[in-house]
Amino acid sequence: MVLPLQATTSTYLTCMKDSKYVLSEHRLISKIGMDMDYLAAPVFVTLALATLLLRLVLRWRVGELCHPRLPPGSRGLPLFGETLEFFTASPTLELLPFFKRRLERYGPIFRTSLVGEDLIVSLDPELSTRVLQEEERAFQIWYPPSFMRVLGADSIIAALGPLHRHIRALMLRLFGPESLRLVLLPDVQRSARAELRSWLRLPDVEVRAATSRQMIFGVTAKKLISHDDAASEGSLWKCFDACTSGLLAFPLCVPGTAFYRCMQGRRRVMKMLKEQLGARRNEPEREGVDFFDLVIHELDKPESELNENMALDLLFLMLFASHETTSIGLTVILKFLTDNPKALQELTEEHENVQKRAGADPDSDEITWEEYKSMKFTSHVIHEALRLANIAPVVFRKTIQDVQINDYTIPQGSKVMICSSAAHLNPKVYENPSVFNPWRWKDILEPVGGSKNFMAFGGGLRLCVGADFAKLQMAIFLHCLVIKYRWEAISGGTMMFYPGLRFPDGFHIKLLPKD
Ligand code: HEM
Repeated sequence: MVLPLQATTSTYLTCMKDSKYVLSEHRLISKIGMDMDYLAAPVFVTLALATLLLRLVLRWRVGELCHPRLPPGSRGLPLFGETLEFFTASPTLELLPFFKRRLERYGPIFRTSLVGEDLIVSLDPELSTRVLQEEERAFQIWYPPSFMRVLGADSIIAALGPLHRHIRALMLRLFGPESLRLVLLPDVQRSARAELRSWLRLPDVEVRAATSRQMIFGVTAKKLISHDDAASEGSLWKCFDACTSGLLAFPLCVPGTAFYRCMQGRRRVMKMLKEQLGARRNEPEREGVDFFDLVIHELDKPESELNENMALDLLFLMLFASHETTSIGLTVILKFLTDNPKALQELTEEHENVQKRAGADPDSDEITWEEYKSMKFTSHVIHEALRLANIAPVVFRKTIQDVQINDYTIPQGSKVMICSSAAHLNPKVYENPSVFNPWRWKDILEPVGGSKNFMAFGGGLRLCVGADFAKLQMAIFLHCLVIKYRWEAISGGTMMFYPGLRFPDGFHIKLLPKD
């Protein structure tokens, strides 16, 4: 930067000596000094600006150059990052093209920028497992601000340490093994039978909406807040339907967008829950009948760590989680079974055997816990469908210390996105990974919690609280379905990943009694 300035000065001096307007040496030097200042300022400013701009562009495109051991990657376009490509729909069961392209270019750990967040992405089963297992040691829960707006700032997602464990323990009073066996198993059977009976009258059943509305959401809403959504024409369900469509949409909150509808849905639900909480707390004497009463009892304890906002966000999340996850799982299973008669036949035989052993009346007799636990092939079908459907396609955390993985350093404070489909579609573990093959689970140990190769329900301290409930609902529904009915696919059934799984045209069937 100094050299051009020196050259300019000597040229200037030569010119000035030849000039007829020769100035005294002193005046000449001060004049040169003045003119040099005059020239140097813009040159310096231009160069400084150019350098700054170059640094900004380089930083944006390739990240901190001075940190050579960061994973490779790109931040894409200013402001947008690589968001548009991430949200591009994909119609195949294979790894999303967004991930596939980067896996080929950078390997399984890379950097990106999505919706204004710089992220380290893990498609690496080792790192993904570490992230889940080292919760609250090297990693800590973090979700993007748009998620937190939908799920609530006081949700369990934001809770840490003893408070998190306390809220989980509270939820497990409803979704733990004891309650599943004694309370939920009979409830789930009753609602599955009633739901299927009601389908017989309909010319066309859209599986996702139909299973979600009454059979799944209806049961949870009753257990949680004694809400009869059928009586209110599914108004609560509709609010959550809007929330679900907006959670993984681009978080632009202006009228007409999915995210805006999602936030409107949340506002309506929270208003309703708040009113109900106020009314219940004002009742002088109330016998505990649902989970809300349990939460209020907890709030009223003098040493309670819960406050009203946490309680409301907790109820919101549980209703939200039960609204779509299990019904999408069931829709995927029915679609796979429709396309795989051999799998349907083996599943049907398993349930007929359960029925024969019990010598029971399919219309009324209850399936016992032991019978439920004996449904091995059903469990394989469920695991295989969850592996391919990737209902929770990504999970987020942040590092709370520098983390060393392979040759990279992930600095403290980095946000990490785990993509479970990379583990679920790993050809080294699952042969022909994008093919529905429930028999493969005969040779693979089904994980009790999460595992390196199966993380549909997450893992570690944050393993899905509703996992066993969701699996129970799916198995019991399948039992009630294949014992008494058959079905014909009418239309739809195309799966799209956005990156969350959707059926854009639904999956429509006609339910028929078995011959
Ligand atoms: C097929 C159905 C379901 C799938 C695939 C699923 C998936 C997941 C996943 C991957 C996580 C971990 C998130 C993370 O680590 O950040 C999670 C957490 C959670 N799930 Fe589920 N879920 C399902 C059903 C349910 C149901 C029915 C409920 C409750 C009604 C539920 C309640 C929760 C809660 C409360 C958490 C947070 C746990 C915590 O932070 O400790 N889920 N779920």
